[in-house]
Amino acid sequence: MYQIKTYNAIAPAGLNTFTADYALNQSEHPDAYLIRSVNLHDESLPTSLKVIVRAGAGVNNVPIKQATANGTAVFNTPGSNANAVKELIIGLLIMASRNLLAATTYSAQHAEADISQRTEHDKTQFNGIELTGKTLAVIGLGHVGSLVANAALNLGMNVIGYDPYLSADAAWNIAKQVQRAATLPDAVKNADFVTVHVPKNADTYHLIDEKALAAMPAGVQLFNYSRLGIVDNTAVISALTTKKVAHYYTDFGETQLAEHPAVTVTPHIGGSTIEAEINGATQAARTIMTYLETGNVHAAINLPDLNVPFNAAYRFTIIHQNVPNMVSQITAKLATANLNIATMANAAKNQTAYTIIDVDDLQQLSQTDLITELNKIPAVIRVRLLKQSVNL
Ligand SMILES: NC(=O)C1=CN([C@@H]2O[C@H](COP(=O)(O)OP(=O)(O)OC[C@H]3O[C@@H](n4cnc5c(N)ncnc54)[C@H](O)[C@@H]3O)[C@@H](O)[C@H]2O)C=CC1
Ligand SMILES: O=C(O)C(=O)COP(=O)(O)O
Repeated sequence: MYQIKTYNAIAPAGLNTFTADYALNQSEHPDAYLIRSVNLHDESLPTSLKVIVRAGAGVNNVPIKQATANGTAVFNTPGSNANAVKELIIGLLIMASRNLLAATTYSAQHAEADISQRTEHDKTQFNGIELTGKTLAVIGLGHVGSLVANAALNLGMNVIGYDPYLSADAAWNIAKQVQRAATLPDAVKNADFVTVHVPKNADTYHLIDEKALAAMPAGVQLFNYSRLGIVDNTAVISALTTKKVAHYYTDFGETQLAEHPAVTVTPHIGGSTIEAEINGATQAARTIMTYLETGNVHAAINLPDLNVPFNAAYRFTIIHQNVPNMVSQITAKLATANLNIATMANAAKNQTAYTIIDVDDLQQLSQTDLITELNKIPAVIRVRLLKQSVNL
């Protein structure tokens, strides 16, 4: 029985994806964590933990280095909540352009019976603009940014995208009418609206800082539905004071933003739709089952892709440091145990490498002894021995 520990609200429909071989929240020694936004940075990861899957996009809440050192694979569920964020951004753009917040607040404050008289007089103060023909800068054109860019085009907006690390796959999803800027200042210089959809990491900390704000036209409206820290909130408050920025919308509140009249804070609801939560949880459960049962890896954060059909009786999966001479040391151990290798694959990502070796017969050797032997190789981080579940 595989043991799963869940954190946060995980959609039951996703949890139901687990087969009868999986138990939820029943063990102190989990094989897998299925999480959303819980901050794992202050926790130590148990040695039993083979995989963490973040149902959603951002993995800044996961201690990736610590997980890798523990031999724990880390995945997210790319794109599972991108449509939810896109729809929210489009909603906010409409809210921003039509003064909806001020207009509905007015109506709530003037609920008296003869309001119809005043309405026709007062409504002029809520005159809006139309999105058609306005310019939107989209910073980060991944799963969320590409959907936002395409939807904004469909509303008749001019869309300028900026993403120096755009993957070839992501590029396929972006309509050709989205103009590509070579630099951040170029992207934002004519923008009526700027929306940021990048991961939080050392490079994106304060990506939108005083300098980036200075490059925007006066009166720009800014959206941060990525993470706290990607926008320098102190710089934004100053820019709001000088009216350089007309309004700031964000999913990530903090004290200095509270009650500022030109700031609208939503409580981290970008991915909070029934559909996105089901998508993320289902994708996460599948990722956990694939990794635990086959060791195959697709799009992990800290391991290379390695996908080998599991047709043999047994499989060794070995996470190790990306240093010379590892494969020969591993195969030497198997040769000493008189094991014949059916299939072998190896790949590396940054400092970490991953080897899969399939064998048809363990020669009645003790599984624990085999794992112990492989673990003796310096630079080996984690060894697993998987058994084919289907009778061959
Ligand atoms: N508010 C919410 O509830 C949600 C927030 N998010 C946040 O949005 C982020 C983006 O989500 P996805 O689009 O799904 O991720 P993604 O990984 O598909 O796309 C991120 C894009 O940002 C680009 N990028 C990275 N560094 C950049 C830089 N310095 N300048 C410009 N572009 C850069 C990457 O090349 C990539 O194309 C997540 O990492 C997460 O922090 C995502 C989903 C929900
Ligand atoms: O997917 C993301 O990066 C999000 O920010 C969504 O977070 P959540 O799963 O709603 O806590």
